[in-house]
Amino acid sequence: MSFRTQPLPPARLNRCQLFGPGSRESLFEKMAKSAADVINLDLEDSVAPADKDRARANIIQAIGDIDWGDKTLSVRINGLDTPFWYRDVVDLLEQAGDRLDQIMIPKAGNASDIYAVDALVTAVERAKGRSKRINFEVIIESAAGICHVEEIAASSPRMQAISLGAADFAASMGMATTGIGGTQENYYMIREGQKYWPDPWHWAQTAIVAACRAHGLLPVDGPFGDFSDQDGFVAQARRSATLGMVGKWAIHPSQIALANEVFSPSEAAVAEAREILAAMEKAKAEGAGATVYKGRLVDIASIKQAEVIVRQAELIAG
Ligand SMILES: CC(=O)SCCNC(=O)CCNC(=O)[C@H](O)C(C)(C)COP(=O)(O)OP(=O)(O)OC[C@H]1O[C@@H](n2cnc3c(N)ncnc32)[C@H](O)[C@@H]1OP(=O)(O)O
Ligand SMILES: O=CC(=O)O
Ligand SMILES: [Mg+2]
Repeated sequence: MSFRTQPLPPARLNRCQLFGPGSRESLFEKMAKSAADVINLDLEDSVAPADKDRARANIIQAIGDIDWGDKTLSVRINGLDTPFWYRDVVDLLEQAGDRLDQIMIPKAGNASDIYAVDALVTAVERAKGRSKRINFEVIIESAAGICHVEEIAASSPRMQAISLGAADFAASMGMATTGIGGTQENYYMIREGQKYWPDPWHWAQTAIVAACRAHGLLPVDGPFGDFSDQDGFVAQARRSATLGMVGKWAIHPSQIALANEVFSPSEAAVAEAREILAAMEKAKAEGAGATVYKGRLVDIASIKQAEVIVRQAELIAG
């Protein structure tokens, strides 16, 4: 273990991030009333180029007008390879109210991309006297982004979260699929005549989890496009949770409850985690570093594993 202790991520819920196009303002109230922990109002790929100005104005208005409750409120700006992004940042920071919590930066390729947005955000915050610091979340969704994920995670004190964007990631990597997340029909192994479908997103997810954990950020799984496939969504979300991700996007309201369920530890899991902590307290009192719980080894590392689950349960309980 390095002498530097691993930083904890922001202590807030991020089980589900609900997206909605900035050009469909009729969705905003429904988004605010939803059970999602994070709202992502989109200026990027769900908004046609001709609608960018209108979507920006809608979002600025809605940030002030709508009661967003205790949700984390985020706006996805356009990518740095477009002519739109600087206007997104300037108008949002000059005109939107203090309720805005985060800016989501898509298609980040390296730390300099985040530096550029940070410089602009910092200048506008100072010029307008905005006292609440805007945080950043970033989407890794390109070959460059995954190659530089660690430097991106470390790029700014504003950084709070990183998501995997499966659609753009697949395109950038030249993957032979038009599916957004989930099992890919042609990505299979064969053993004794039986097909088995491994997870093509696994390595990118683990790279994001490692970068986030090393720098105290929240790792998040991105979109699952086929919102009619609830079992597929749940399977993808469960794999992500098992790998250490804290939540998943919803691109349709039908996915919100599924994400909340997967990324909330069950009562049984919390009870077991508490029992492990109690067993280790007893072991410690007896001078032991390891003991047996339900026929299996638990030791000092088990305390940290159990604490992950208990911490999440406590966040949910408020
Ligand atoms: C690859 C990426 O970048 S993903 C991120 C960017 N993409 C997005 O933001 C897309 C977000 N999702 C959407 O735009 C829409 O959900 C669509 C286009 C997929 C489907 O829209 P619809 O055809 O209207 O969906 P549908 O008819 O099933 O909607 C059912 C209800 O949910 C509402 N609804 C649909 N989408 C949303 C949403 N994102 N948030 C809140 N409510 C929603 C509808 O208004 C409708 O409400 P009603 O029952 O009161 O009439
Ligand atoms: O922006 C998200 C993606 O999957 O692409
Ligand atoms: Mg994308």
